[in-house]
Amino acid sequence: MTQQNVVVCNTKSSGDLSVFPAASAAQKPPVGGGYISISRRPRRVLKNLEINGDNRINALVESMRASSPTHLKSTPSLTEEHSSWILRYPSALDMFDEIMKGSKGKQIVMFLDYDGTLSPIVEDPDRAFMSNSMRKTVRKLARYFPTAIVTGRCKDKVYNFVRLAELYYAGSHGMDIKGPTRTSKYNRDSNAEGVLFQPASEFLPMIDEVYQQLLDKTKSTPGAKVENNKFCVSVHFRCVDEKKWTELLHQVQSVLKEYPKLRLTQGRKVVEIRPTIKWDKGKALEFLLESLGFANCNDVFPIYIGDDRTDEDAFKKLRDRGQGLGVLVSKFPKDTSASYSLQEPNEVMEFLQRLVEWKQVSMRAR
Ligand SMILES: O=P(O)(O)OC[C@H]1O[C@H](O[C@H]2O[C@H](CO)[C@@H](O)[C@H](O)[C@H]2O)[C@H](O)[C@@H](O)[C@@H]1O
Repeated sequence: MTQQNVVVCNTKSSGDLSVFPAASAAQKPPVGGGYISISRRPRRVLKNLEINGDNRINALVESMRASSPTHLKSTPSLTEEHSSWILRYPSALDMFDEIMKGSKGKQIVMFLDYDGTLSPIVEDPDRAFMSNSMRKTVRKLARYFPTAIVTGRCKDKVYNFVRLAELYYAGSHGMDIKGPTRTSKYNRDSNAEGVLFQPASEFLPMIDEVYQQLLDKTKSTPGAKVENNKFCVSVHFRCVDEKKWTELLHQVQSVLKEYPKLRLTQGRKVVEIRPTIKWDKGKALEFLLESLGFANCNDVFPIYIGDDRTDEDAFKKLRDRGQGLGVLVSKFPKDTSASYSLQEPNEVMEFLQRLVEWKQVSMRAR
C-alpha cells in the first residue's frame, strides 16, 4: 500500500464490462474502467477497433500515470478531497462497534484479498511476503470465522505466501477455488475439502501459450515482468520507465489481438489477461457462500476486504445482495462500491485482531 497512490477513478468494476462483447466494449470509455477488449474481426471493423485500441491504450497509460505518486503530489485539493471521501467511506476501525452491531445474530464470513491487503505492495511480485504477525492474526481469525483468500494470483503461489491450510482459496480472480485441507470448525461437517471449482479450465492451454508469447514480446522492455497466474497472466509495469508504458501496452496488444477469447483488466501498475468468461471475484464470493451453506440465508454477514479494482466486483456483489459490507484498503480517495475504508495492511491486521477479540468476548459472555 505504501508505494501505490490512488486518485479518484472510474467506478466501473472489471465485472461490469466483462459481460459486453468486444463491439460494445469498444464504445465504452476505458479510463480506469477495468479493461480493454481486443477482438479478431473482419478487416473493416478490425481497422476501427485498432484505432479504438490505440485510444484505449492512451487512456490506460493516462489512467496509470494519474495514479502514480509523483502526479498526486501536485494535486492541491488532495487533503480536502480526502476529508470528504473519508466521510463517505469511514474507517472500519473507527466504525468497528457499529459494524459489529450490524452483524448481530449473523454468521460473519471473511473474504480477504492478498496483495495490498494482507501484504504491502512491493516492487518484486515474487517477494510480496506476508508478515508472521499477519499470518498469526489470519490463523486466529479462521478459528472463529470461515475465511477465504480471494486473489488475482495463482492459487498455489498465494498458498505459499499464506501457508494456512484451514482457509478457502480462490486464485486467478476466483477461477481456481479450493476448500480447506485442514479440518476446522467450519468444514468438519461439510464437504469443504471437496470444494474445487475451475470454471475456466478449458483456457489453460491458451493462457500458457499467451504467457510464452508475452514473455518473448516484452523482453525488449526493461523492467517488464510477466507472471503466469494459471488461468490469467499479469504484465507488470511497476519497474518500467513511464516513457515505455505505451510501448509495453502495444506489445501486449500485439499478442492479444490474436486471442478474441481473452480480455485485459487493469490493476495496480499491472494489466491482467484473462478469459472472457462471466466470472470474477464477486461470483467467487457468491460461490463460496453457497459452498458454505449460505446460499439463500439472511443470517450471514460477509465482510470483504480488498484494495484493487478487481475487488470492486465483490464489493458490488455484497451491495446487490444487501448483505455484509466491503472495506476498501486505500490511503487515497478512490471511487468504490465498498462501505468503509482502511489505509494499509497494518490497519487490516488491527481490524482482524479486533474481530477476533470481539468474538472471544462475546463467546465468554454466553
Ligand atoms: O488480487 P490481488 O491479490 O490483489 O492480486 C492482484 C495482483 O497482485 C500482484 O501484483 C500487485 O502486487 C505486487 C507485489 O506487491 C506489485 O509488485 C504489483 O505492482 C501489484 O500489481 C500480483 O503480482 C499480480 O499477479 C496480481 O494480479
